[in-house]
Amino acid sequence: MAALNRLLRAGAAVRLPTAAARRCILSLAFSGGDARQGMPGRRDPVSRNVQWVFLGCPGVGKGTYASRLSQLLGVPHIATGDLVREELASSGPLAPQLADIVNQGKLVSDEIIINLLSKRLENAEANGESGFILDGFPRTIRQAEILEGVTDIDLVVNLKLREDVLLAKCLGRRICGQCGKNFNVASINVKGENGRPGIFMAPLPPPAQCMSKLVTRADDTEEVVKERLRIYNETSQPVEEFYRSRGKLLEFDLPGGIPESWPKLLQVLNLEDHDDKQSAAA
Ligand SMILES: Nc1ncnc2c1ncn2[C@@H]1O[C@H](COP(=O)(O)OP(=O)(O)O)[C@@H](O)[C@H]1O
Repeated sequence: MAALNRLLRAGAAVRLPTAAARRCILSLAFSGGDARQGMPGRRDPVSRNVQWVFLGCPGVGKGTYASRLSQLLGVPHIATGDLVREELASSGPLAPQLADIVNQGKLVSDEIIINLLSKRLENAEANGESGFILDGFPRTIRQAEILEGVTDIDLVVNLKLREDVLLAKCLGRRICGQCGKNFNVASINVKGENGRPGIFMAPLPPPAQCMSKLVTRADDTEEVVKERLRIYNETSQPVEEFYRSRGKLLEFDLPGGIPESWPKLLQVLNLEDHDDKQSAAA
């Protein structure tokens, strides 16, 4: 992963690596296997360390599903939004600048985000981790090009949900200030109309021990969420096309909350058997 880091940094600070450099880095960066072979999601994902990306609008549940899959597949879940929030909480030199950007719902610069990601990958390397599920990265075409230049992403899952539901989910999101887990107090029950399916999502209530420690993200206000959705549509949606045109994009319309969506997601990823085995072993 050290080579990947060096290249991520170089790509962010200077220019994209040359094709020859990319090939060299590809062989060095990850020992997880040759991701250029086969169709995305077609190989047995448990026989190697997956290198997946989760895309989707704010509030869609990228963190929830990416985190569950990372546990199932034994790879780190790396969420750039979490890295940004950790940097903010650490009150490091970047914190004031980041707070302004995040609280307005804007994107952090590619350079800063790649530096944060590189640091996280260094830790991963030190901990002997390999493979990953990236959540919230890449979010710009430039980030996608840099990532594509340094390693092979073998599957990009694009989670989709209607915009009124996304807003309600963001406004209902609560986080335990102590354990960091995400919950949701929104009860969503939207009737289908004009050919659009209805959608039901039960609240995800916190356990008693988290109840008094719940906090709301500063960027989960109606105004800021609307701005994040606007920026997603403008800047991040082209990233979907970037991966679609490379045959790596798996579109997944969430049919409802976790109880309905999780089994269907496992099914489209050909992972139901693995989940069964894990449950049996637990
Ligand atoms: N890849 C990225 N590029 C630029 N900014 C990012 C990136 N990932 C996270 N951020 C910043 O961190 C904030 C929170 O990210 P995240 O938790 O992923 O939020 P969201 O719910 O909007 O998907 C974003 O609004 C943005 O300011």
